[in-house]
Amino acid sequence: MSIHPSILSADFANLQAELESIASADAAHVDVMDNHFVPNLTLGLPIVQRLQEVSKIPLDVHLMIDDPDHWVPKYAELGVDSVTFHLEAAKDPLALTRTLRSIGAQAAIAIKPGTPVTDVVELLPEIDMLLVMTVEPGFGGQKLISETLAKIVQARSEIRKRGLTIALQVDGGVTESNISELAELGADCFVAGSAVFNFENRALQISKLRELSGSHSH
Ligand SMILES: O=C(CO)[C@@H](O)[C@H](O)COP(=O)(O)O
Repeated sequence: MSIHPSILSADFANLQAELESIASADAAHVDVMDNHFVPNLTLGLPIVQRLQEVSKIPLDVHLMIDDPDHWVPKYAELGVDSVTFHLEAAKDPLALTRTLRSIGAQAAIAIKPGTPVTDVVELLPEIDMLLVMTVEPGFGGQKLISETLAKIVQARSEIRKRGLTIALQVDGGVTESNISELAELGADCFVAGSAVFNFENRALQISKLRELSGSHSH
């Protein structure tokens, strides 16, 4: 089980200190938004480059952008741990996963709440992580969409059926109240923005979330 705090909920004027406050996490989740694929704008390559230079934990970069075919290699070349692109935005997702792996980054694909798991199953053997979005991407602090829960179960079953060991990440509305259920349904990698950064003691939040997610094995 891994916990990836989303820096979308961090103080953007103090990102280095914010990263240090989550040093006990498994990775920092970095939301790149372009105001085209999603109706919000965050940060891009130069800032991710600096985050990669100063971060003591791996970076998990989630690209919520149009034209990932152009941008994915540039993020991977920064040396980040993993790059997630959206299936809905990619022209050639298979080529992108292979590019990512050839550069040395983990390859991950995200699907929005309205995209069925069946659209991505053929690519499962080509990726290191599947991200099932549990809110519409774009903003932190939203409530998890309960209709996405069935997709977690389905994704876990498709992963298991193929004998794969890829991570199943969930992102959006993850809280202390629902993380145990999400783990039970099959998720094993949890992005949490407000459930970590809205609290003074981030290390405590991370350990609470880890403990609550902890006792399930997939
Ligand atoms: O990608 C996104 C939103 O599009 C997320 O990573 C959010 O940052 C999660 O925030 P919380 O729902 O955990 O507050």
